[in-house]
Amino acid sequence: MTILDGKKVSNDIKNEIKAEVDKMKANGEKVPHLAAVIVGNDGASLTYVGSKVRACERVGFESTMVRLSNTTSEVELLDKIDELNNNPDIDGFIIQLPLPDQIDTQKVLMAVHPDKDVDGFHPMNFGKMALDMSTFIPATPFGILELLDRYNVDTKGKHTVVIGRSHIVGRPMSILMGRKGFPGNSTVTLTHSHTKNITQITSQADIIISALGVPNFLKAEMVKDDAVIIDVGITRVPDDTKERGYRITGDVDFENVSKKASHITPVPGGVGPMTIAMLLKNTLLARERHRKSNKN
Ligand SMILES: Nc1nc(=O)c2c([nH]1)NC[C@@H]1CN(c3ccc(C(=O)N[C@@H](CCC(=O)O)C(=O)O)cc3)C=[N+]21
Repeated sequence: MTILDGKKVSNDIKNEIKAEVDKMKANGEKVPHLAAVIVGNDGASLTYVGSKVRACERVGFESTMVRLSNTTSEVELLDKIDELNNNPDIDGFIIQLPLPDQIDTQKVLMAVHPDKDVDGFHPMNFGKMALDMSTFIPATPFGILELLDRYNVDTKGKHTVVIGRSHIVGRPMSILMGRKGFPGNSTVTLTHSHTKNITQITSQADIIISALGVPNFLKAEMVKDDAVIIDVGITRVPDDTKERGYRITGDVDFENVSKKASHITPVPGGVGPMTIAMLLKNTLLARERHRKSNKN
């Protein structure tokens, strides 16, 4: 059994990115600049955005965190997005999700200029992804592809079962695994809350990608021998033995499923760190594209 070590691979990727940034600096070029907008005080969201800002520092990117109050109106957020779209110093930015109820998420994501949409959430970029055109691939799915690639996991002709159809993980993952090329060329089944007899489906899977957010959902009985297991779940569960009062748990019953799996991602230390590394990769790509188009 092989652990797909997202922590290690994400560090490798960050070192590769840092080497690129060092070259930019040596050439007197502008370094990539990522901005992250966070609306409200959700603890998990603040933690993630904090990790993104730290990751930027680590690779030598500029970063800007924009904090808006929980009562921010949709218009105020759209104004902020307009400002970021028009700021030539910002190469890419993200709007951390989820947003408060008074704000229409889809409308907001459509306001981000596609060239700065390093999350790959704009319909233009999502469409390009589905059509195999060059674009920003959403960071979590991109990270999973990169992990499969770096561990040489064979995906061609395999049956991939994706659990969960969210716009940021399950849906794009189902498209990417079925695309031509590597990692891809899988036969994909996308399962969700209306799927009947899910065990019958997961039991046939060569690769399972679970993005549900239900701790211990995927049990050993649902998995065939030598399956590849990718756990995207990150649920905080209260834990008094931990200094911060909680631990994070994936969708997979790791202890038992790992005994049957050929490859498996841990939580923490699997897909989560990869997400951050690929956001940096997308920001680097955005900078390179802007340099080519603006010559600055
Ligand atoms: N616009 C937007 N883009 C996102 O990419 C986005 C988002 N909104 N909203 C929330 C989800 C979630 N997400 C994670 C990123 C890193 C970890 C991560 O680093 N996890 C660590 C542990 C983190 C901890 O200890 O809490 C790990 O799994 O090892 C997890 C989850 C990005 N998301």
